[in-house]
Amino acid sequence: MKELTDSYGDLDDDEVLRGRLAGDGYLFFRGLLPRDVVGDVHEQLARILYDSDWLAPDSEPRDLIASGRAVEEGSAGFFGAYTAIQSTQAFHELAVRPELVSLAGRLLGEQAFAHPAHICRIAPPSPGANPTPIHQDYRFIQGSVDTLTTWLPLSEAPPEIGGLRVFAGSPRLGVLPVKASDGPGMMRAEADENHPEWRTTSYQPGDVLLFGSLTVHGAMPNRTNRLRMSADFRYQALSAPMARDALGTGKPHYHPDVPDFRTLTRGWTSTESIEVPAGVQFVDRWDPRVDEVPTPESRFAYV
Ligand SMILES: O=C(O)CCC(=O)C(=O)O
Ligand SMILES: [Fe+2]
Repeated sequence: MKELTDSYGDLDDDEVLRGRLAGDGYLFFRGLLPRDVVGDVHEQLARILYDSDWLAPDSEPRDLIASGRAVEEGSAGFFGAYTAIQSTQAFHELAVRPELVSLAGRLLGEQAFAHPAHICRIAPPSPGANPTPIHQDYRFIQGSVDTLTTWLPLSEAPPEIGGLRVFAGSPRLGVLPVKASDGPGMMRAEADENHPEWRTTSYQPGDVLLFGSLTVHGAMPNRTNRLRMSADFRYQALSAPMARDALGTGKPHYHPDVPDFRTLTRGWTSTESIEVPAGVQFVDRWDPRVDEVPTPESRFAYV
């Protein structure tokens, strides 16, 4: 598979970054976040996984060696450990790091904020667990088509551990039809899995992959004995609409199987990282599986 283009050297050039995002549908920044900040989150989450028996007994937690109890997200046995992860202040604070929020704001051309549904992925070895099928985030996140996703490895992620791959140029395909699928999200976009424009890299903690909501992406199978741990966050312009959840807006990922932030944030020193700014306009959610979804106009001329 082709290598991701590293945009770290162009970090200060909004014009170059916007042009590349419009053309390729993604931007990759090697080492954008301080390694020790990501390392601290890694350590806290590895401890939770160890205490939840998701890691091999007597193994070093930071190695993330999977036990038989590590399960695919959403299945039985998942929510205990995931609730503890979602209660971790440092994990949520990663999402609102200035490197990420200001980058999103510069790309969007106005003030941006992070959706509070900060996602942590703990992908067990395959087979046993299914990798995230290829998809576009727009059907899941809805609201504004220009909502941006960042995907961050929380530990080293060489291709064999099943990190993310993106289909460069795929926003031009518009909103694609979907089929039911196994794996997180349970929908697969109808796109060419073997297209020559699929890209990935050997990810390191501190790296950031950013992409638009029409960019086709998915995970690769985890062929190691370790858990693949990563985070994914969403950013949108303050003036853009945000999709309302069935149970209220600004809820944690996997709520109500995961308790509300009121419970998750007990004992935190600040809840700023999970707040939606005042004045955001909310719109209703539509059925993510409907066949024909018109492609909304984007501020990133995907041409
Ligand atoms: O990490 C994964 O398996 C999926 C991540 C993803 O789909 C995303 O970041 O939007
Ligand atoms: Fe996604």
